[in-house]
Formats: sequence, structure tokens, C-alpha cells
Amino acid sequence: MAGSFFTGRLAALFDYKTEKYIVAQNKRVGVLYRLIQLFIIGYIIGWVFLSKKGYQETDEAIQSSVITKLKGVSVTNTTESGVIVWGPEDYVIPPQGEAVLFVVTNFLETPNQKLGYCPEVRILCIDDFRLSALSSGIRSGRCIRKDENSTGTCEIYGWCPIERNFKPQGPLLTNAENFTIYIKNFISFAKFTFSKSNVLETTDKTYLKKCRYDEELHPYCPIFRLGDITRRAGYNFQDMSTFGGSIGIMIDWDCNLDKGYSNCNPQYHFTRLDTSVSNKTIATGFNFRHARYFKNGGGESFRSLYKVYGVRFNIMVHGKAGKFSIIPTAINVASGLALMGAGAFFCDMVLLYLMKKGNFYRERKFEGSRYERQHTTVFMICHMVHLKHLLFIHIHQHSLSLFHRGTPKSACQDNCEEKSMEQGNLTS
Ligand SMILES: Nc1ncnc2c1ncn2[C@@H]1O[C@H](COP(=O)(O)OP(=O)(O)OP(=O)(O)O)[C@@H](O)[C@H]1O
Repeated sequence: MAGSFFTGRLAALFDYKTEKYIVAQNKRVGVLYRLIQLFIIGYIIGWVFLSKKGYQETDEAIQSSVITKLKGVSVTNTTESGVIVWGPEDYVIPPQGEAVLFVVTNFLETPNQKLGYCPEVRILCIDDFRLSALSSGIRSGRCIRKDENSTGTCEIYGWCPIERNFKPQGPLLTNAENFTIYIKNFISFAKFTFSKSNVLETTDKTYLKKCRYDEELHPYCPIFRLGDITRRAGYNFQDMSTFGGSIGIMIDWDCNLDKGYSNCNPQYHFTRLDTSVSNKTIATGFNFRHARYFKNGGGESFRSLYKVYGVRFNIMVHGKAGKFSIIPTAINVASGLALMGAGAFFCDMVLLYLMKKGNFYRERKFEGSRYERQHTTVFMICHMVHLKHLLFIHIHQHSLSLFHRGTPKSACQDNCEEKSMEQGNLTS
């Protein structure tokens, strides 16, 4: 038994197979075949070519630069600091116009600090020494008591007086939401030797002084009011400015370079980056400390310590461009045609193996090979492997079109039918 099986297989190995087309007058398979063809054509045209622009080669913008500049003034009046006029050089940190910047909206100043001994009011004498991370100086070891009965606080050597406990009640730079930020972005797509800026190309020298970004009216104006940015991100600037927060500005370039230079323009998206699912998180807000140092007439060193709350802006750029190229077009057309063959294979399987008259069609199709007619299961599997292979070719070619490589070779084995991609082998 086993011997005749292997002899049969060996004999079939040296059979030469040629294509044969039979016209099956079967309406159901015919309609199925046309529907599959329609679906594949729709997929190729609609998805591969129109939606995914399979006729273009693409490039990601790796080179991009962002420069920012803020304008606007706010006045604060506090008991510690008196009246202060805040300009961009005071409230923008760092001031040199980076893509990540912090705008002060609230602050606590501890003015005229001098090096010396003073009580660290936040550390009681009974507190564990290991908690001294809270301390703003070196502990002298003395306990400062107001009277005999009080617990007392530790004395430190550091910048005195130390910062008082502060819970912000509301923002001090109330005009901060009217500050404007000018975002200058340059992007380049090296593959297409294309570069552009987000600043509208106009000869009107006053344009930047007058314009403010608006999705509808001025989508290409690069000057944004801070209050509008947070509003577009879905938050109120005044609410954010008491404890601070973080906002992401995404500049998105999605350019179809076939449409020309003037149609390549950025889109802006705004999101709050420090949101949390729970409102009760202890991570809300954004603040840090910095100091300004100075000397008095006698040469003594002083400093003013600022604990600043504010909004941190993070400008991110994403760029993608596409341009017509014959190579991805040819690859996608070829892979589309290959996929058409999958419809014919599927219908062959239905006709030869699932229909009642499958035996009849098989007899006519596999003429001269008893072995193939008898081993239905083996050949059904072979067909399925071939179908899977065709789909693989399509997917593989589709992904390769990005890299412009060649198409993979057919890997059909001896017992699989080497099918033609022509569509007319079954007609309804
Ligand atoms: N944040 C901003 N808000 C409004 N207008 C701005 C802002 N930043 C810059 N501009 C205006 O945009 C134009 C171009 O700015 P740019 O920094 O290139 O030139 P500039 O002459 O150095 O600006 P300036 O001296 O006014 O800061 C200038 O008219 C400037 O006043």
C-alpha cells in the first residue's frame, strides 16, 4: 500500500501540468466570483490608492526646528514683593525661545535671603533627623523654642529667612492668558529636497503684529493667545494657572507634494499633558524654585527665592510628505492584480470541492492525473496554501512598496496547481 502511494507521488513529481480553462455554467459561483472581484477592485482603488496613497513614496521629517517668542505684560502687587511688572524676560523660563518653555502664572517670593542661622519652622525638634530632606539648610543641633512649654523647631544654617508655607489661592499674573506666543517652525523633507516654514509667506510686514491664530479665519498665523491654546485643549487658563499644568502643542505636517508647495501647511493640535483619570491625584500642578542673586552696597550676598507655578508648553513636530513615484505605483498595481487571482482560487475551491457537482468539474479539470483527482484533501490543502501565498504576496508587496524592493518569487510546489491570474476561467 505504502509502496504504491510513494510510487504514485514519485510519478506525479515528473508530470508536467499545463493550464486548462473550463467554463462552469454555475450562476452561484459566477456571482460569487464577480462579487469577490468587485471587493478586491474596491479595496485596491479605495483603500490602497485613494486612502493610503499607494502611488506615492513618502518621507518623514526628521529635521525640524522650533523657536518661540512670547509677548505680553502683567502686573502683580503682593505684600512681600510690592508692585512688579512682569515682561517675557521675567515670566518665560528659559527665556531663549526653546520648544519646551515654562510661563509663570503664580509665584511666592521669599525676598532678601541671607546666609545665616534661623529656625527651620517645618521641622520640629522631636522630628526624626532622617526627615531633614525637608530642611533648607544644615542643622546646627540647637532647638529654638518660643517658650519653655513649646516643642520648638530645629535651627539651621542656610538662606534665612526660610520660605513660608504657601497654598496658592489664585493666580497672581492675571493677564497671563492674554500673552501671545509666536511659534516659528522650519521643517524639511530631505528625500524631496523640500523645506518650509509655518509662517505665512506674505509681503505684508504688519501681518505678524496683527494676526492671531484661528482655525477658520487665520489657520496659518503662527501667533497664539495662551488662553486660546488652553481653551482648545479643553481647559480654562485661569483654573490651570493657580497650580500650573502642562500643555502639548503638536504641529502636524501632512503634505501631499503632488498638490504643490502652497498646499503643504501645518495643522495644530492642543492637548493637556498632565491630566489624570482620577481628580484626586497628588500629582496635579506644576511648580519649581529658582533664585536671583545680588549684592548690596556693602558687598553682602543676598538672594530672592521664587517658588513659581505656571504652564509648561511642549511643542512637538510631526511631519510626513508623499509624492508620486512610478515604483510604488507599479508595485501596488502588480500586487492588486496578484490579489485578483485569489478570487479565482477561492471560487475554484468552492466549485471543485464544495459544490455537489465538484467531482464532475474535477474530472474535467485535472485531466490525465488520477492521482490528483483521488487525493481531494491533499489538493484542497494545496489550493489553500497557494491562496494564502497569494495573499502573502499582496501584503508583502504592499509593505515593500514603501522601500522599493522587488517582488517575492512564487514558491509554488510541484503538486500545487500553477494558476494563471487571468479572470476568464470561470464565467457565469
Ligand atoms: N509673541 C508675539 N506676539 C505678537 N507678535 C509677535 C510675537 N513675537 C513676535 N512678534 C512680532 O512678529 C514679528 C516678527 O518677530 P521677530 O522676532 O522675527 O522680529 P523682531 O523685530 O525681532 O521682533 P521684536 O523686536 O518685536 O520682538 C515682529 O513684528 C514681532 O513684533
